[in-house]
This record gives sequence, C-alpha cells and structure tokens, in this order.
Amino acid sequence: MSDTKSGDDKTLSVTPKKTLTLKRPGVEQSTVRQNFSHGRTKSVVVETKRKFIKPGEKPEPVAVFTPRPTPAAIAAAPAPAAPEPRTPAPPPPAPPPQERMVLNELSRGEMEARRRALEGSQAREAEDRARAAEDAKRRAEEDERRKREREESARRQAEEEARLKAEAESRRRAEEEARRRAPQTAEAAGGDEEEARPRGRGPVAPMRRPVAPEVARPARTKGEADRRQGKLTLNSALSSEDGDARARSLAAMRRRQEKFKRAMHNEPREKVMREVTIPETITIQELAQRMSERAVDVVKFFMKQGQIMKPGDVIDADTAELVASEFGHTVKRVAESDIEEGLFNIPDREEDLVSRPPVVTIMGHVDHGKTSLLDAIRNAHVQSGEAGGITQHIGAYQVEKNGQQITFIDTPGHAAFTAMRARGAQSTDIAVLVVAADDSVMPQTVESINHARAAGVPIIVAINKVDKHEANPQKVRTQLLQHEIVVEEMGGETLDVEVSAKTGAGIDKLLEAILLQAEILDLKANPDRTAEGVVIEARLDKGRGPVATVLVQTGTLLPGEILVAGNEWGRVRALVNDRGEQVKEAPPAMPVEVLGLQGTPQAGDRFAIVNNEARAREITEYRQRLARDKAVAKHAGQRGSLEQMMSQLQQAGTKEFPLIIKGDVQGSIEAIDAALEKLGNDEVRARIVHSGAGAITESDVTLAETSGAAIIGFNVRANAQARQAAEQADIEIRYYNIIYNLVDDVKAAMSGMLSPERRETFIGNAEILEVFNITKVGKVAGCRVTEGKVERGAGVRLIRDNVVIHEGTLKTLKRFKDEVPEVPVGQECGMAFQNYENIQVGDIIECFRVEMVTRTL
Ligand SMILES: Nc1nc2c(ncn2[C@@H]2O[C@H](COP(=O)(O)OP(=O)(O)OP(=O)(O)O)[C@@H](O)[C@H]2O)c(=O)[nH]1
Repeated sequence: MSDTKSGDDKTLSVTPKKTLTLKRPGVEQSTVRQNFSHGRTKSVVVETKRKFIKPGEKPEPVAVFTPRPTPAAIAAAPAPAAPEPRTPAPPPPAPPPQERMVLNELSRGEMEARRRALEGSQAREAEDRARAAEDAKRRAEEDERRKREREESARRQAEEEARLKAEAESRRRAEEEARRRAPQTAEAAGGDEEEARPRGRGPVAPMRRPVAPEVARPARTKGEADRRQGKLTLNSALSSEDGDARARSLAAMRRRQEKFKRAMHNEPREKVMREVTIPETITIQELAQRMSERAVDVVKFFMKQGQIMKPGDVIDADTAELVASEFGHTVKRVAESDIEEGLFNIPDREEDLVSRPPVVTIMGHVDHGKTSLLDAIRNAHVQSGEAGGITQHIGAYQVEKNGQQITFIDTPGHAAFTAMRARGAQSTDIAVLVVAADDSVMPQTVESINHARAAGVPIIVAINKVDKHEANPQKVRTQLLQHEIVVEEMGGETLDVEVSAKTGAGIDKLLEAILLQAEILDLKANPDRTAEGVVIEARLDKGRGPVATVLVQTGTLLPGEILVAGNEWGRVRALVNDRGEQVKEAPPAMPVEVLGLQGTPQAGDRFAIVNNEARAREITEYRQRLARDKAVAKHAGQRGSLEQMMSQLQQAGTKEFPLIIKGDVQGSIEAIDAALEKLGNDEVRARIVHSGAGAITESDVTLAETSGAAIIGFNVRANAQARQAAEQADIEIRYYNIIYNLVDDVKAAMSGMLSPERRETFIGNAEILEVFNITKVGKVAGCRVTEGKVERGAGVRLIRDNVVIHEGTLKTLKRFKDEVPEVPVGQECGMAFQNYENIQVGDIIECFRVEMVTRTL
C-alpha cells in the first residue's frame, strides 16, 4: 500500500478545490490515494488543521481523513477512522508523540509522502498569498497612474484653452494694430502677424486656420459636460461609487486625447488610401463603403458638382472612378462578367481545325451598286441544282464557286447603316469595296476603307458599273492610291476586279479573287464543338416569333441546343437556311435563321451555346440587369455634372418631338434611330420614347398616349386592337418603307415646332420738315419721303441724331387732306404716331415691314 501525492495526479485533479476551500483559515488540504490488496484503491482528502496556539503553548498538528463518497471505496474501506464532517473538527484528544500524524501503522514511505504533500500545499498557499499581494499593489499603481493621467489631461486642456484664448486675444490685438497702422505693405503686415503669434507656443497650424479649433473647442467641452451630467450610465455610476478608478479604460482615455489633439491642431484623420474596385455600375452607397468614406460625403461631393444625388442612386464606372480619385483612392475597374467566364473563345486544338468558307461584306458609297452586286452574285450563283429554290432575305447568304462556299453578309449599304456595317466588318474575313467606275472615291468609300482597316480585314476592290460608257476604272484606281489602296495593276497587293452588277460581267472573277484571298488567309475553324458566332439580324416574325439570323463562326449549331445571344436566350427549335429550308446543322461560316428564342437579340450580339437553361437564364438575367443599370446610370448621368446641367439649362427651351418607332428588323430600327438622332438643333430635337422590332401593339399606343408621342411603323403595321386604340386616343400612326421618307417627314414635322423667325425689311425714310398741332388729332409731322416709301400700317421708328427714340405704328398717313395707303419718295405727307407726340423738326421717321418667317431644319 502506498500513498501518492494528489498535486500532479490527473485523476484526482478534479477534486473540487472550491468545496474544500483552501482558504479556510488554518486548514491545509491535500488528497492521498491509498492502495489496498487486490488492486483496490481509495482517495482520501487530508485536511491539516493548524491550531492557533497561545504563546508558550505547544503546537499540535491534526490530520483529518475524509473518505471519498464512492460506494466502492466505502465498501472496500477498512474503516481506518470515523468519517469526519468537513467543518473544522474539534481538536482531538492529545495525540501520541508522532509528529503531524495520527494514523496507526503507516510505513515510513507513507509518512514521507504525506509530509511532502503537506509541504507542497503550504508552498502553494504561500505563493498564492504573494501573488494576491502583488496584484493588489499593481492595481493600486494602475489607479494612481490613471489618476495622474486624468489630472494631466485636465491640466493640458485647461492650458490649451488658455493658450487659445491668449492666441485669439493677441490676434485680435494684432489685427487691431494692423488696422490702425494701415495702409501698410503686405510684407509689413506679414511681419505683424508673426509678432502677434505667441512665440514658442503651439504649432503653426492653428494660426493658419484659427477658426476651426476655436469652434471645435467649446462644442466639445459642452458635449462632454452634457454627456457626463445628463446621463447616468453604468460607468458613471460605478465611477462615482468607487472613486474614479473605473471611470474610463486607458485606451479610451488615449483615444479621447488623440481626438482632442486632432481637433486642436485641426488635423484631418489620417486617411487610408485604398484600391477601390469599381464595376460597370455602382450605387453611391456601395462606392462610399468601398472607399471607406461616408456616403453623405460622396453625396456632398456630387452636390458641389451641381448634381443632386441620393446614396441609392446608381452611377456608371467613369463617374465612380472620378469620385474615387477625387477622394484620393486608386481605382481598379472590373467587369462583373465572371459569370460569362468560359462562354466564349474556348480554345481549339490545332489538329481539330479544318478549312471554312470566307465571310464577305460588301461596302461602299451610296448608289455605287452594293445591293445590285449582292443580288447579281446571289442570282447567278445560288448553289447548283437549287437555282429554282425560293430565296429569302435573311441578312446573309452563301454561294458556291468552284465547289467552294462563300458567305456574303447582305446588309444594305445605306448611309444610316454605318453602325451595322461596322459590326459587319467584325464578323467579316474579306471586305469587297464597291466603287462605281462612273463616279469617284466618295466619303463613304473612305469610311468603308477605314472600317475594314480598323477590323484588320483585307480589301478587294470591285470597280462597278463598267458597262457604262462614261466608266473610267483607271481613275478609280488612281484615286484609291490617295487612300493607300494600291491595286495589283498599280503594282500593289490589293486585288481589284472590274464588274458590272447590271450585266453580270466580272462577277465570276470577283468570286475567284475572293477565294484566292481566302486561301491566303487560310481560314479555319473547328466544326466538332459547340457553336459560337454573331447575330446578323433579328426580328419578330408574326408566325414564328423572334427570329435571329446568325452567322456560325466556329463549331456547329444544332437544333435543341440552348443558345444565348446578347440579353436573350432560347432552345433552338429549328434552323432555316437562306433558301428557307430547315437544316439539321449549321457548320462554320454558315448563316442560318434561329427559331425558338425567347426574345429578339440585337444585331451584332455574339451568341454561344450553354449546357442548361439555368445557366442561360443566369447569363441573360445578368446582362439584362447590366443593360438596365447602364440605362439608369446613363439617365442619372443626364442629370449630370455641372457641364451637363449647364447644357440642360440651355436646353430648357428645347422642344422635343417624341416618337415611338417600330420596325421589322433590328437593323433598320438602329438606322432610323441614328438618322433621327442627327436631326434637330438647339431648339427642337427628336426623342425616341421607344423603339423595337415587331408590330405596333396596343401597349405602344398606350405609351404614345402617355408620352404624347407619334407612332412610326417601318415595314410593320398596327394590329386591329392597336388601330382601334389609336383611333380612340387620336394618336397618329404613320407607315413607311423608305428611311429617307421617314426622316424627311419627321424633319418637316419638327420644323413646324420651330418658332418662326422675325424678319424685318426696310421700306423707307421720311424727314420731318414741320410739326403741326391740330386740335383733337394732336401733333402731326409734315414730312418729305427721302428714301423708298412710307406705308400705312407699317412699323415706324422715330430717329433723332441717329438714335432711335421711339418705335411704334402710324396713326395717320395723309397726303393733303386724304388718308393714303402709301407715299412714294420725293413726296410730302402728314404723319402722326399712335400714342406718341414727342416729335421735332429734323427727326427722321424710318418705315419698316416685319415678317414672321417659318423656319426649317
Ligand atoms: N449601269 C449600271 N448600273 C448599275 C450597276 N450597278 C448598280 N447600278 C445602278 O446603280 C443604282 C444604285 O445601285 P444600288 O445597288 O442600289 O446601290 P447601293 O450601293 O446598294 O445603294 P444604297 O443601297 O443606296 O447604298 C441602281 O439604280 C442600279 O441599277 C452596274 O453595274 N451598271
């Protein structure tokens, strides 16, 4: 049987020290494990009670055994001693002479162990006592230090206050002094100010900006006082209870001091410069948050710029960037287009690439024969054996030459289609530049050259109309030199072909030239992958719903796939080629009509295939949101910066001509929009309330009604309900099929809104020779017409010494006794002014006619 000391024994460490209360006066405790035969053990708590002895008395150590209340232990215990309650035991009968032991039959080892346990326990107690004393000392020191600090801070505040007062006083005196001594030189005045500043005290900053500290100081003191006196907080309650020891934490004190110092020195809080991430659009609130600025400060900034904004307002990235840099932050522009990651430009392996047909766009000046050429090519070269097939306009077509396909993008080359053409060039491999041989290089020819160059697309020159007798192809070639287009014949590398769209001459050669150029370009695509491409045209078809003509640029498009194009998506219901036939697939460079989209995408939108509807929805919703935000931001932007506001003020008198435009094809709507945008001047301009592809519906009429707009249908008609609604609401619907006519009409209508111009025509002058005062009539001037003639009813001005002193109308114009309508030059007459009599001999009467002229745009 052996005893173990409980100190390090984990099994015993749970012994509830608290219940055993080490601090019980005069009692020392430790736990001892006793081992018995057959592996039985028992834990006992040893309490050593010290007896307080009077001087002279002999100390009598006492050990009390408290058995653990485990049943096993109770059963196994050989009942060594009667269990004692935990209350301090009354001193037992005088022990035998063994020191500190009352147990019988303990071996030396056991006794030694117990002794060690008791000693350890004593040592611990001593340590605890020492620690407590140290803590108390530290606390006292801390309290003392805080007190000192508070006193110090109060002293400093008082000092600062006194100093500021002194400064203000001395400054006031200095100013007074300066005023007394005025006028003085600026230098002398500077010197005075220097004098006025208390020397060697305080920093220079408060002197430079003296107002802030003075204002800040009393406000702070008052605020603090109010806070302290007015409110009873837990803190204040405690601090009043046990002195000021617990009033404020040290950190709070420091913060307060820092703040105070800053206010004193008018130092701005140290600014943290951040890199602010700015998406395409952002709310002011969000921007402020990202800059760690207060939204109200950003709003204030806008206000200074003359814009009234709310924190919830959306601004575009450019504005946000400006704001961020004004606040001193750096900017990182990001596109929130992570969602589109992996949608486009999936790389292909070299070995998967195969040759594909070239995509050609025909460009050139108005009337140089683009449409005729496209038609000529198409009519002559629809795929062999299918010549009888019904061709339809889908915005692009393919022809076959020498067994090879060529894709033509069939967008008409009207001036207003510039935007479309620019997009066309992006999806194009080769640009055919049509120049009429009977004309010359024109502005749009140059524009086309620039578009092709910008897109990095090689040009083939088609010199058209060579059938005409006045055709001069050589002149065209020479003119092209000026624009750095050097055709082969002139020793350059640009292919040129003389053609006639009328007779069909040279068309084959042109196609061959295209194929040759394509060979040089070595155009390739991977047909064994999901399709990617571009929308050429999109429209709302009455029977088929939204229809988009797309050009597959890589991969193969199949029915059933989920296609995302711009803001729209849909499951491909059918693919229709340029001959109106349904096809099972659309390989690279093939233009097809896609049916099954949910909405009409925009011409020029890129399309791609996604795996599931959820992803398609996610992408299109994101794009729609983006478009919406952009529109809102644009709108907000219109409320604009100061410049914008000024221009708005200027425009305040601008009359708007609201229009709703519905068209058959997205491309034509864009063209109309662009053309109408150009109309107008400072006084009147067209405002397109809404435009879109599709028939004119009842909702268009409602919109027209609310916005006071006229409705224009381009190649579309209003449905019966819309017609009826328009009739009832008295809304005008106009139909057009030629853009020029549409634009001309709008122009004429807008001209009617221009205020007429006042035009003045000089008629004649008369000199006053005599002034008669006639009763009942008043003063009448006897004049001679010296220039032109004088007319009754015309405007007259009275001019004295070359100064106009009156402008009005004539009351009478008499020749002898008769009223006459006019008096020619050289004759004499009598004239009287309406409501004006201050006339003198020698005055000149100028006669003029005013016309109001209607203006046009
Ligand atoms: N004699 C002759 N006339 C031609 C030829 N090509 C086009 N034309 C005529 O030129 C005029 C304009 O031709 P378009 O094909 O409409 O010209 P465009 O460049 O498409 O014109 P926009 O669509 O207005 O830009 C038409 O009257 C054609 O008949 C040609 O090779 N020879």
